[in-house]
Amino acid sequence: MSLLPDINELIARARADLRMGVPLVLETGTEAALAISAETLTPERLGDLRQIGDPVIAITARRAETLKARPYDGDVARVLIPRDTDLGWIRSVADPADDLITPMKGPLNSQRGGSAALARLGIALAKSARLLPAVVLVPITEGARYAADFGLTRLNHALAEPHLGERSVMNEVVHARLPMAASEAGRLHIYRPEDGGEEHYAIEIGRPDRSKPVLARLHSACFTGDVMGSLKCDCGPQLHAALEHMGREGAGVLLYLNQEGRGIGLANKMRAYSLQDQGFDTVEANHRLGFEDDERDFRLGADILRELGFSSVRLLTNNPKKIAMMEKTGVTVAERVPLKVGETAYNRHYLATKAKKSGHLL
Ligand SMILES: Nc1nc2c(ncn2[C@@H]2O[C@H](COP(=O)(O)OP(=O)(O)OP(=O)(O)O)[C@@H](O)[C@H]2O)c(=O)[nH]1
Ligand SMILES: [Zn+2]
Repeated sequence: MSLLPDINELIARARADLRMGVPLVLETGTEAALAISAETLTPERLGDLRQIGDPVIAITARRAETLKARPYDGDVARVLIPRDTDLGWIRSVADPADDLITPMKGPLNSQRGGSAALARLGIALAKSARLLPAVVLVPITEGARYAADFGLTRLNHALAEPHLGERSVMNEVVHARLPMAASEAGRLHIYRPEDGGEEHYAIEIGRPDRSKPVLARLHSACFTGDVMGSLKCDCGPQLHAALEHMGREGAGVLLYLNQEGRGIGLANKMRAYSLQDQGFDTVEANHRLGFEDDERDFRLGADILRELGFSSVRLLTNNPKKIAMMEKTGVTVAERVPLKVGETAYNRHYLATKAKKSGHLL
């Protein structure tokens, strides 16, 4: 019956539920749990979860490292929530904002044994919902009954897990002429993924020859830099310099990928900025929040380029990972074109950290 939502549609629903603080029913073949994002959990729902069983908060090993909690599950830790704690305690495990003021939340005890599959699934969903990677879970016995009685989204681990690591098929929705300051011969294409995720944009300049390497830029969204003219990064100047370069040559393609904050979303990026104000660098801040340094998937850039008919690029970048990922996904990088613009007194340390820790070329 095609009217039933498929697994991608259920995942999209689950993302929206987590953002709204609605519980999910997560299941493997043998166990089930209710899962709520630690960020959007309310005191009422925490109270109700406690009526059902003893909840744990699942965090990433990155966050666990900062909190000195044992990640018995490798990349994930399931931290026991003591009975006498309130929502503030749960939030402070999830959110590093007050780490320096109240460094001791523990000792934190992590759950050992049993499967961490549902914890891992919950965290992956929270990341894809651009929330803090922390989820409160309570075991239940009858997943189907909870889902039916309360109208909750029910996700099976074995079905959902492969889709969370995969990038979705992307379809062009529309394209139209867009005269710009950098070039009057602009054209904007909108791509919409089938998994209900973010749309991405391709700005084509001129009519690039598909049989030759095209001057290309994979630009990740940066609201603060691109729109507000933030001095903390080099994104705005890079965006404009790339477009101007393409305008001068009369041909090029710029992909504007909605992977704000290296894939963690704007709210989490601002949390990272607040940590940077406390003295942590851009990489340390991501780790304290529980993220990897870079959560982006550049393969989708290669997918869009191929959709547009390009198989070879002259890539404007200083990031070797973008080059490696393009090549791995079957788009040849015929040349790397450096893009060094926009250094300020505010971003000098940020750029130096990217060079030192993330392998960016100077
Ligand atoms: N998490 C986090 N993201 C940041 C920070 N500063 C900038 N960003 C994001 O980093 C991304 C910048 O990406 P790109 O312009 O593709 O830069 P890049 O990976 O350094 O590669 P090239 O510019 O091609 O050399 C954007 O998504 C920004 O929003 C930060 O301090 N923390
Ligand atoms: Zn930026």
